[in-house]
Amino acid sequence: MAELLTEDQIDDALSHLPGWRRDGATLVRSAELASFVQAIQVVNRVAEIAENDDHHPDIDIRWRTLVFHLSTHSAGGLTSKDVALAAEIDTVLDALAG
Ligand SMILES: C[C@H](O)[C@H](O)[C@H]1CNC2=NC(N)=NC(=O)C2=N1
Repeated sequence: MAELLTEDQIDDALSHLPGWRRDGATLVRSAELASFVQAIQVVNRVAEIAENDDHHPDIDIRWRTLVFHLSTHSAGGLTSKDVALAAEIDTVLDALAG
């Protein structure tokens, strides 16, 4: 099972993840896409990644704005899995923004 990150490790990870903030035991990022359809495309891509990694985000969908909350429920907080998933979500969002 993934180990909980220390406060220093969380701060270091956030310094490499602009766009993400910490809310207690979760990493949070919101993103506004060009349309609702594009937002759902992002959700579908992230769903594939989550299934591959067996690590799943909470996703709030409001028209074309998505809010992702990442936490490792089994560990009760933030682990390297959340940091890795945050970076993968960034890659999906960057691909659509380009
Ligand atoms: C059995 C399986 O590995 C677990 O249920 C996984 C699935 N996806 C998960 N996702 C998240 N975010 N936290 C978990 O603890 C978790 N556990």
